[in-house]
Amino acid sequence: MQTSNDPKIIVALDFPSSVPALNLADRLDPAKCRLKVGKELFTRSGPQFVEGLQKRSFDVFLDLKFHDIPNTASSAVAAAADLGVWMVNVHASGGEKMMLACRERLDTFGGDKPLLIAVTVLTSMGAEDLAGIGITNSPETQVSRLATLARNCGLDGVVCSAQEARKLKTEQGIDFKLITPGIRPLTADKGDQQRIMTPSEALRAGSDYLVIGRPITQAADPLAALEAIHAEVLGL
Ligand SMILES: O=c1ccn([C@@H]2O[C@H](COP(=O)(O)O)[C@@H](O)[C@H]2O)c(=O)[nH]1
Repeated sequence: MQTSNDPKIIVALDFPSSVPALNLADRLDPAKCRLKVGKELFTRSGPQFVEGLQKRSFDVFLDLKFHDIPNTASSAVAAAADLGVWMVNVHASGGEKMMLACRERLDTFGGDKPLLIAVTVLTSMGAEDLAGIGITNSPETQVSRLATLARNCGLDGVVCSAQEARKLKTEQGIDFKLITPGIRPLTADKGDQQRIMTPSEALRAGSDYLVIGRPITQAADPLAALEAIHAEVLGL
């Protein structure tokens, strides 16, 4: 399930249908990047689309952010494991029982199972957004709290912003994986993201994998945009 050279960039295939998504995938090299399938594309194109990417030798991060009662969430991650994806995620705010159930269910798959990752605080959210849903912690504090809960439940890592990466590597240890969206090269639009960092800053801070969507997919030349990011991070 995991390629040996461990590409750090995960391209978010946020497209309205499989046609433009495959057009881009067919120009990408699975030795240089992984691919993320999220809610829009999965809802439109489903498991067959994921299988098509895997047949092209891509590792797939199935970013469906399951958040449900333990029985439902754990059955959903089992379905993701059956599909053969490289990584799957749940919301840490689904709580301890939900994450433990997901861990337990995935462990029945033995060695070749997806990485199980918990979403902490969405990178589009800042302190005011958290206050709006009744959370008075800063994003940084809330991310640490949910990351600790996820690690205690045996999860493999978290989705967080790169702004929290340095602190989390100290708190949770080097092996706890940090998957960071909200990556913006200096010239890229921030869009709806709030907690952002450049690719090189993110890797320096301790991100294990950079999730990058629009700065690549909406670029006039997506391949050139990806190459520029590779060049930036290779210069580290
Ligand atoms: O906290 C989160 C969790 C997931 N995402 C997803 O990552 C990509 C980011 O895309 P950009 O176009 O680079 O902003 C997108 O698919 C989100 O659903 C996130 O941004 N933040």
